[in-house]
Amino acid sequence: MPITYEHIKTCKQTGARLGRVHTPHGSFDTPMFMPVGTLATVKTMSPEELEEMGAKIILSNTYHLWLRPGEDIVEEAGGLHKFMNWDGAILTDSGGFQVFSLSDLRDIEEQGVHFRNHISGEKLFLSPEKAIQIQNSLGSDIMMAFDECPPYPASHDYMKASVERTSRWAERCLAAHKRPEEQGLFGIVQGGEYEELRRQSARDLTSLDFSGYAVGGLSVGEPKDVMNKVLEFTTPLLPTNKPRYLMGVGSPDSLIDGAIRGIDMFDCVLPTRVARNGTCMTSNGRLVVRNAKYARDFGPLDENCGCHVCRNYSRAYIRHLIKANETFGFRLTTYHNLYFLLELMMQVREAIKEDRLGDFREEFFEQYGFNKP
Ligand SMILES: CNc1nc2cc3c(=O)[nH]c(N)nc3c(CCO)c2[nH]1
Ligand SMILES: [Zn+2]
Repeated sequence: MPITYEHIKTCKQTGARLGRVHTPHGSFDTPMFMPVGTLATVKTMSPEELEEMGAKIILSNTYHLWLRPGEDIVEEAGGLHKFMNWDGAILTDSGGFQVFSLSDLRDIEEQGVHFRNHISGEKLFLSPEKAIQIQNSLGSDIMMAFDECPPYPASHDYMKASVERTSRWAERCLAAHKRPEEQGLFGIVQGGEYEELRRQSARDLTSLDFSGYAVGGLSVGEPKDVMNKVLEFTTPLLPTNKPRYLMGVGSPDSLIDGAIRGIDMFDCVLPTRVARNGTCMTSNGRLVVRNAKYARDFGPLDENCGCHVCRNYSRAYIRHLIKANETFGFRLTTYHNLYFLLELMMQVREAIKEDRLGDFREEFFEQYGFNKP
């Protein structure tokens, strides 16, 4: 089994669990956040910097790498780890979500999805078998099943038909997997906000031998209390001896609330995306460093942060770089935001160890300003 999960303990104050995931490219403690490296790079970061900040696993993308440079080139390079010089773990998403979020002319049918390449405009077709073949070529440690992430909101009828097709696609993914002893494959539970459809999806997928399970179909515009409700009735349906991954999440509050509801792995473009417009996550809340009020502020982005950015560069300097559209400014805000979330996950793990994640949530929300009306 290329991917195994070791449960260490469950927090006595919440449903959060401390664990460890073992992959062919290293192990990592959970709950854990995965920086997103869609095009085989976590934008503006070097692999050395990712390693230095404590990143253990990053996410990349079937759809994007198939279109550019092509999975054949990555395979010829010796796989994605070698191609991008990253020897930590890599999880690749399967492409379904990106087809729906990036391209037009989408036509979904039993065989797969017809769509237009968002770069060249040519018509393409992605199927469960093709999505698995691409990920086999990329050589990621964890592959994702090809699924449909329905839009929010979706009717019960649409969602039921979609869940049943995603379950049929999941079986086709397992059958198409060429190297199950080298690469793990996670199933993705769908069903929107409908409890009986989440149950149906989880029943279908946990009856198949996946290495881990993702909760999909969330962080697609639904209110946070809907996401939390869905997690409360979905994560208990997943096996306790395999990793649970909440896709596309997220913000600091959602990471904590997801961990409390039994999630082990998260990914989100938020920290890297907002960094590139000069928004930083700090222990005292969001800080938009491009604001004029920081022009003469020679303090660090976050006085409670130990990262090399906060130890060596001022808000005034970073503001100047961002305003001047200097790449180095984006590198500094990106490094700090990723470090902040990785550090937050470390604090969450410590709180689980000490059975006080509920207390930690209150303290963090108060200081970050999540409780402000
Ligand atoms: C930003 N929100 C988000 N929700 C997601 C939901 C899904 C989903 O349901 N399926 C798949 N395959 N990927 C998803 C992704 C991309 C990875 O972050 C999502 N991303
Ligand atoms: Zn910092």
